Amino acid sequence: MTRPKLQVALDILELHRAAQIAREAVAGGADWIEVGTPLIKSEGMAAVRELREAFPDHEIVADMKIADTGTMEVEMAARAGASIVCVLADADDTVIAESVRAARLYGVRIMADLINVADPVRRAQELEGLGVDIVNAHVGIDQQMIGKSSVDLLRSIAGEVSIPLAVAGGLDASTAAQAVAAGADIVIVGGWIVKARDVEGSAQKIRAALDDPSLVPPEKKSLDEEIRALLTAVSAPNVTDAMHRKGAMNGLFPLTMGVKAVGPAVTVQTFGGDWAKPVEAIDLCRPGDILVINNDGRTEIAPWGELATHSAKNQGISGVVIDGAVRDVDDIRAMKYPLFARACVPNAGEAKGFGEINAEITCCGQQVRPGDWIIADESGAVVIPKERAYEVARRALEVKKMEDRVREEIERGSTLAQVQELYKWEKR
Ligand SMILES: O=C(CO)[C@H](O)[C@H](O)COP(=O)(O)O
Repeated sequence: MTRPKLQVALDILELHRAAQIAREAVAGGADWIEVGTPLIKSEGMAAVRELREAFPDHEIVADMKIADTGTMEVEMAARAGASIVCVLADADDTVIAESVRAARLYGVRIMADLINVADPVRRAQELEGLGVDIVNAHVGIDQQMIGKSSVDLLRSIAGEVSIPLAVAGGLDASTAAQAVAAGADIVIVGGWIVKARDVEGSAQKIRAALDDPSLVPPEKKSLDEEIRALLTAVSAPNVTDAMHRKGAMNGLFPLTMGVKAVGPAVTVQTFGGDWAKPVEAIDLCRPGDILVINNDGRTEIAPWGELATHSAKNQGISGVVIDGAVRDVDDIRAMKYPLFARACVPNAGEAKGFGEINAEITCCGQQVRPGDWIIADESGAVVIPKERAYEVARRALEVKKMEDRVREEIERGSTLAQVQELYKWEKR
């Protein structure tokens, strides 16, 4: 078997960052350099030209995602220096045939991207018949966020065509290894390399996984475990960024610094500091849950204190969020327990038992249903609707990775405005 190629996808907007990121990826073992669709949309063929100049001996892949005017677009990319040009597999056969003809004339290859194709096996075989050189089992970035797997797509077409197979879509070292085991000849990695703080190191990890897939054990986690692992790796600000700035609870402060809570919500509505329902709810929580309490918006009477915190901690509850007041602050701080509230007062209410457990509540301006995911850290708490928890957690990780790389570039001497080309991208 020939050594699988590693194609790094430069899915960024700023051309001034592209060559440096590519250099680091190549130093880490990337063979092919993809001028990603966002970069092409942002900078056009100038991006292809610049990368060809910087890398005269590498395959330069122009991810044009051609849907029409095959000849014109293939010519444009080939003249700019691309050696492989990407078309959408879903494009009409006339577009594919024209792209292939133009590619032959310019001595470049055509890679067809199976994104969104209804019958990938049949289409891959048709593409091979039309003269396409490589088919790419690609699950798009937005589709990845809802859990679609490019490796599953690859498995479905492996052995069905005899042209080389590429795979793309959210791959990391573990899934890249699975892709090689499933028959990938070209493994395309974008975010996991180009958004990494250490681009070279990340590329090296992928390269090692491609060279010996057996070294990387496949990860087996339940959906909830995956959501928890993803949210544990990111911050509350990353999550609200991933939700288009939505989901943040207003007015909370963390009782203890340096702690963080992640978990599905158990909700409690109580009234006037009545602490019976909040305390009873502790017994219903599973380890890892977060108790979210609405004290009817009242901050002059506390439904929660130190003994309840002890009980919650023993139960393995990840944290407590209170739209209202808390007391025994010194003791809770000494426990280093993740508790978030709107006020501290010394007085509790009575345990009369008014209220409800696991009803939909409002907490600090946000609707919270039982099972919605909460992430709370020193910046505050964010609620994530349960149906979107995996997607939002995945998107939050993308936000974090992007920030990690931007931080690295700032540390190397750039400014935030420069890295992100803020003046250029101001809204007109
Ligand atoms: O073509 C693409 C998006 O349309 C990407 O280049 C491809 O999905 C690889 O990037 P990532 O590893 O971040 O998914």
